[in-house]
Amino acid sequence: MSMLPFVSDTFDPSRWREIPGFEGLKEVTYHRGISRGEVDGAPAGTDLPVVRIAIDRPDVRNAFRPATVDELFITLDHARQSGDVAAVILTGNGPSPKDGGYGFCSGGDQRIRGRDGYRYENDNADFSVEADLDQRRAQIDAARAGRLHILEVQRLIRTMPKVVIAAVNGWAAGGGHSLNVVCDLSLASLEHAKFMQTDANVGSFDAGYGSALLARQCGDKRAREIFFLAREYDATTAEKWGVVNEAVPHAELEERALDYARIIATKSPQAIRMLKFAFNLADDGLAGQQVFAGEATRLAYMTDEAAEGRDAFLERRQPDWSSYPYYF
Ligand SMILES: CC(C)(COP(=O)(O)OP(=O)(O)OC[C@H]1O[C@@H](n2cnc3c(N)ncnc32)[C@H](O)[C@@H]1OP(=O)(O)O)[C@@H](O)C(=O)NCCC(=O)NCCSC(=O)c1cc(O)c2ccccc2c1O
Repeated sequence: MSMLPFVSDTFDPSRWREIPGFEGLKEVTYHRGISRGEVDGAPAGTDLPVVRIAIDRPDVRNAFRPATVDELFITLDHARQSGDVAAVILTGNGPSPKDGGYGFCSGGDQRIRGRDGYRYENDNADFSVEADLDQRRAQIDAARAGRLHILEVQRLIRTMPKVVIAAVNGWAAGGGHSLNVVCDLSLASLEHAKFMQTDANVGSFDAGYGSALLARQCGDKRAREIFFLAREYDATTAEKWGVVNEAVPHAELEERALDYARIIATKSPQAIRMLKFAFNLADDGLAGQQVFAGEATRLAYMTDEAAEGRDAFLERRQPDWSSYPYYF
């Protein structure tokens, strides 16, 4: 029997284990998929090539603050550097113990938004509306500037050589809407997923992936409608518009995400990596070319021809390319 504490109503504790070294996470949960035996095609308890990363602030619909973004980044980067991980499931824990509402992510925490971005806060800071402005300013760690580093998380999701699957279990609003956009694949809860691009309501604008990539996914007019009108839409509509791949019953959300991950893990890691970067290449300009080209260089390094170049240098001789034709 599993000893894992309650994580989320879509989280099946028999399918996950905690990851050593990440016990100190406060705003995010991080788990490694494990086999249940024959049904998963591997001995029970062994690792599966999938991890689950979830924002764990359900009482605010999983709004992120700088500490949340830091934890998202380090867990995603750990997944990126884990050679036996093929896919990442990104979701939000829930429901809220306060009101039973569901959040995938409601974007930046507006309570700690300063004039230069989202501010780190001291543990005991009083950020209530009633708090005196000077008092609130003093409670902010002045050594650290306001942050917009969810954009770094977006870039990591975009450029990591793994498939990131959004499991949208509740509200995807503002910067949370954009997080879904930047994931490679998306599933949404039929009962609880709701989408609303609220950026313009609060004087913000994701003028990068959150808008431009959205237009790629659902078409230019629709993307403008989503941003300019900021109207709520549901999982079925999100599927129809191409903002998610599938709308599925809430109880099956993570199971379906695990199924996607399982299928991805049957494919060639190299092919998946090259395809992901190929999908990004044109839209990401020179940065996209650089990421794709890096993998092309890795493939080249695996050839005898490239090894000859290296060996000739180390052996202080002219390279002999005669075995390597000019393919056409
Ligand atoms: C998400 C909602 C539509 C949900 O509505 P619902 O009615 O279900 O729930 P409540 O509104 O009652 O919320 C419950 C509880 O959570 C608190 N909360 C929700 N969202 C946030 C939030 N983002 N920040 C702080 N707190 C939040 C809410 O106050 C309630 O608390 P109680 O104490 O009263 O229980 C609705 O909540 C909603 O519209 N939320 C705001 C969505 C939003 O505007 N997000 C910010 C958009 S801007 C952004 O995210 C952003 C961040 C960046 O870092 C960027 C960086 C660079 C470029 C752009 C960026 C960017 O746009």
